[in-house]
Amino acid sequence: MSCGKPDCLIHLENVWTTYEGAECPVIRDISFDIRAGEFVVIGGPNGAGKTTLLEAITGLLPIVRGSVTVCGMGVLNEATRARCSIGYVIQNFDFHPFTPYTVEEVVRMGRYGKIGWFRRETEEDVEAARDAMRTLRIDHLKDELIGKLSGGQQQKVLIAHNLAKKPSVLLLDEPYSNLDIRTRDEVSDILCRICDSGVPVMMVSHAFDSLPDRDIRVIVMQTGRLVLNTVSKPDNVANLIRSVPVAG
Ligand SMILES: Nc1ncnc2c1ncn2[C@@H]1O[C@H](COP(=O)(O)OP(=O)(O)OP(=O)(O)O)[C@@H](O)[C@H]1O
Repeated sequence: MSCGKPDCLIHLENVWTTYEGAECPVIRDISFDIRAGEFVVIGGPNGAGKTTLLEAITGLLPIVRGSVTVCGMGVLNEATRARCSIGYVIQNFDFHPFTPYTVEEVVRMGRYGKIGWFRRETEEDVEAARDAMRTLRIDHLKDELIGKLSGGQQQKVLIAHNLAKKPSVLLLDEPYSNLDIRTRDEVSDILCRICDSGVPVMMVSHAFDSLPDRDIRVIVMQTGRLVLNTVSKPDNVANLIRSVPVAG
């Protein structure tokens, strides 16, 4: 069910999710709305269910109870259309050193969901990919093989791949994990600009030193439940997350 407000782009209503073979639900009874242009940090201890929450929003996991809608589309019953509007930068990617694709090819693959099976790439697709590479300042790497790049450079390529898609919402799982401090600041500026364009950015993170200078929605997960959902200034996010008592 959609939340009905025009600027509500992500809507979770009493969501319970599990993994195939898991004995009990991994996240339980989660509800929240994310509006256009919000910057959201999802925090909480290891194993709390943060990645699982992102995967539920992308429609990668079964929803045992409740509903998830993105841009008004149910992520399970309108999966193909909903996924076209979601950018998802995964955690712990690992490219084999001999992966036979260049940076430009990987970024252009971000357009495939929009191109579909029966249409050729157009100039617009190529330009969207180039624009994403320029935004991430990786255009000078376009002919390099992806597997030969550093972890931080690969991270930027994956973000560019998702930007090329021109998503309506952008989810990122620990996007700063491979980045040096200056690159974190650069990526933070880029994410801020994406938010300014109206696209909500939701990221799981354990690093709070490079958050953009804007209001941040802070969602804290603990043992599969949402225990805090509030708005904070960036310099108070770490304190807020730390202040949540650990479940006993
Ligand atoms: N593929 C899977 N199959 C079964 N259980 C899983 C699977 N992936 C994760 N889990 C379990 O789901 C729970 C939540 O995991 P999740 O990866 O969402 O935590 P997280 O908060 O993102 O942790 P971290 O901060 O360490 O990345 C954990 O108990 C984990 O063991």
